[in-house]
Amino acid sequence: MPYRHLEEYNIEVTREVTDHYERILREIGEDPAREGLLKTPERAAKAMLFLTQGYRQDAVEILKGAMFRESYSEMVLIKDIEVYSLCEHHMLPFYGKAHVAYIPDGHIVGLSKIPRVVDVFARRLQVQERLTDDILECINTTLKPRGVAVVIEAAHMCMMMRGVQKQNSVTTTSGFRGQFEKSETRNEFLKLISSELH
Ligand SMILES: Nc1nc2c(ncn2[C@@H]2O[C@H](COP(=O)(O)OP(=O)(O)OP(=O)(O)O)[C@@H](O)[C@H]2O)c(=O)[nH]1
Repeated sequence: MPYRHLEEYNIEVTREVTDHYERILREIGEDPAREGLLKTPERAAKAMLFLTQGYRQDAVEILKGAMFRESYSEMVLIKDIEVYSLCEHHMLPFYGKAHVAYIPDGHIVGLSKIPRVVDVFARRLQVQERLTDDILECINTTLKPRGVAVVIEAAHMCMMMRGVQKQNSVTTTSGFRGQFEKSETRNEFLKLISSELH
């Protein structure tokens, strides 16, 4: 399926997903025929298909469509990219920020494409570690930069509203390739993402 921008994505709500949500409502003790719930199975199906639309999008295609030959060879950093994903264990949200940097090697990429790549992988059932790696590997193998770095900081609703019920813990994951494996470059990146400079 060709890539479409998130806001243009036309979600086809399948009867099957809607019927499953209707059964869940019944199983939890609700009455799906109650006025306030009449449209809920369809809304829930639509929301779930929106939140998992990444399965039907191609991050490599997004990057390839906007790569430009350019001699700039310093770090390019896009920081504070909002991330909303669903943990694959409980299908509850985890959310936070991604910071992505790369050092070009002959090609740069359209800036907006980096957050779009983050969204393609975030809009799936994920663990934070794999989300970090998916973004890292996609940029590394498609753009073939001199280096790429990804840091994600996120709070997990499955640890907040249920289970261990910890409200203030933030999980940080990171991945580094190429020049970012050298401590000098990595430290410059870490300093930039922790600075208040915008
Ligand atoms: N590593 C990792 N773990 C996650 C992520 N999202 C959720 N989890 C964890 O997945 C684990 C699933 O563990 P289980 O013991 O099978 O599930 P559970 O009984 O619901 O666990 P509790 O949440 O401790 O009640 C939990 O420890 C969650 O905190 C993630 O992105 N990365």
